[in-house]
Amino acid sequence: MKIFSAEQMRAWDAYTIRHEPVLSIDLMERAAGRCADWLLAHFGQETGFMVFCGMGNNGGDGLAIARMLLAAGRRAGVVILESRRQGSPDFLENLKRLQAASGAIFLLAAGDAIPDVPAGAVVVDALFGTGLNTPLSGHAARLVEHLNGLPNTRVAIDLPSGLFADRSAVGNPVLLATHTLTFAAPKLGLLLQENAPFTGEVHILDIGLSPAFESATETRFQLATATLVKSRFRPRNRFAHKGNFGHAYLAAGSLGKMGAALMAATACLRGGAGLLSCHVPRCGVGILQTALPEAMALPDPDETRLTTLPGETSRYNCAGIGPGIGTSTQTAAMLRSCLAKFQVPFVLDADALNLLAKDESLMSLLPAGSILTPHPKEFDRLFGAHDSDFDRIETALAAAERLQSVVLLKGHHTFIASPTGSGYFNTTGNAGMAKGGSGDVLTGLLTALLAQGYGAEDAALVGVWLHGKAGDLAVERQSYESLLPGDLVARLGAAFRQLYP
Ligand SMILES: NC(=O)C1=CN([C@@H]2O[C@H](COP(=O)(O)OP(=O)(O)OC[C@H]3O[C@@H](n4cnc5c(N)ncnc54)[C@H](OP(=O)(O)O)[C@@H]3O)[C@@H](O)[C@H]2O)[C@@H](O)CC1
Ligand SMILES: [K+]
Repeated sequence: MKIFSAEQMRAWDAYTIRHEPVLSIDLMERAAGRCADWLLAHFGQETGFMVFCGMGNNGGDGLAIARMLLAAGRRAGVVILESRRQGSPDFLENLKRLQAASGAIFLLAAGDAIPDVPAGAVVVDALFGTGLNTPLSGHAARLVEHLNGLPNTRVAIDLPSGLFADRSAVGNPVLLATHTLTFAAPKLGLLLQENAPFTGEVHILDIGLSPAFESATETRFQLATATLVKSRFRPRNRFAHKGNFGHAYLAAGSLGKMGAALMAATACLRGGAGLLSCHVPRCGVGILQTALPEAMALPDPDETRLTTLPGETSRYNCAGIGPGIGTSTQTAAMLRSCLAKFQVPFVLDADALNLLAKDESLMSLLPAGSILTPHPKEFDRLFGAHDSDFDRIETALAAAERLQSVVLLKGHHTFIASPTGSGYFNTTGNAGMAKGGSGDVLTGLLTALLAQGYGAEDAALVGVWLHGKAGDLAVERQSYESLLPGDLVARLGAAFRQLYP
């Protein structure tokens, strides 16, 4: 699913009006109708609503929604935040229609006291949408901050007011929505980690905008939906043998961190690698061979950490390095010889990324077609400090192109920067997965997909989706609190099945 900018949304809106054809006011009626239906379906008969409207088209939506809620027999009050200018034409038309339907309207000018919101009423935020051009200030900012302080549920129309579709709003006043009902397509601002506190649950409402425009319009960013991921998934040939699924090399673990190695190794085998050789320090050999007899062990000469590359490197067709390896100088040297000797795609995670951050010259050794999987802190260590996630995704795309590799920025919606210049946001996963070990499982899974011959972009899309889906399936039997990375591995099979044709 494509992610549209505010400008593309305006063009899509205008194209639909011209070509359907439909009057702009009727398109607004359709959009408001979808929101009203959603609100009526989600909140019981006893729930009242307070709709806060600006004077642009977002406010026009709000007025139409209020009229529809009243027509459905619900209690709905309307507060209009006065602006310097006259309202937009569709706002003014909806104002007339609401007045004709005897809706109660309160005009809020600068300096006025904000009307009380009844306990239990749902706040509908139709103040500003994609037309916001500067950070909120003055009485608009005060209103948003006041609404944020109330215990009421808040539903934002199109965007939480104060949020920009395409640039950062860090530090600005923004409405904290419980739900966001956004029109037709996701907006970039709704997907970035920094905005997760503001968007609440995001729901994309189909308002019947032109499908022709949608398919003809190029976008830089896409959502990695199940449909997209299925198109990249490669079902197995029934007559295949283990040699068809690659031989993965996994360097993981150190004294006290053998759990990370085990989680990655198990995920690698559950992810479908034909063979797995796991390079571990001596102290980890017994642990690995006992807990995961399916994996072969490559014991390092050192007891507690990885120091020396195994002699034979030609038998592996991909390498995963990082989980639990630490950042000692011996391990850094081992990583350097790995990068220099293995001519295969790599998955680098955790301490391997920290080692890369400490020594920039390692980055130039990275073979094309590899995958880096930093979380935001590791990302900033690698690529420098960033003020916002909008900046991070630009850096990720530039780095992906420079390295001809995938840069995967972990987060609420993990971002996959492809060397082709495309950016994808993952759609699976949940807060229960925020636990040590989750990343090790992803490393193992991505390594498995590279072993099976997936290119880096497809491996990242399929791997990140499966990882999140396994988490979503696991949480049905657990809770967000109790979920363990091992539960993700246990549900990987069920997640794979969802991709079967
Ligand atoms: N796309 C679609 O298909 C459809 C889109 N629809 C809806 O249209 C919405 C976009 O509407 P929009 O373009 O009228 O902009 P909107 O968000 O209402 O804001 C503009 C108003 O805010 C004001 N304003 C701006 N910044 C400000 C600030 N910092 N502080 C204070 N004021 C500020 C600005 O004033 P001005 O800058 O002109 O003085 C103007 O009055 C979109 O989000 C969706 O809800 C649906 O109806 C149908 C289908
Ligand atoms: K809004």
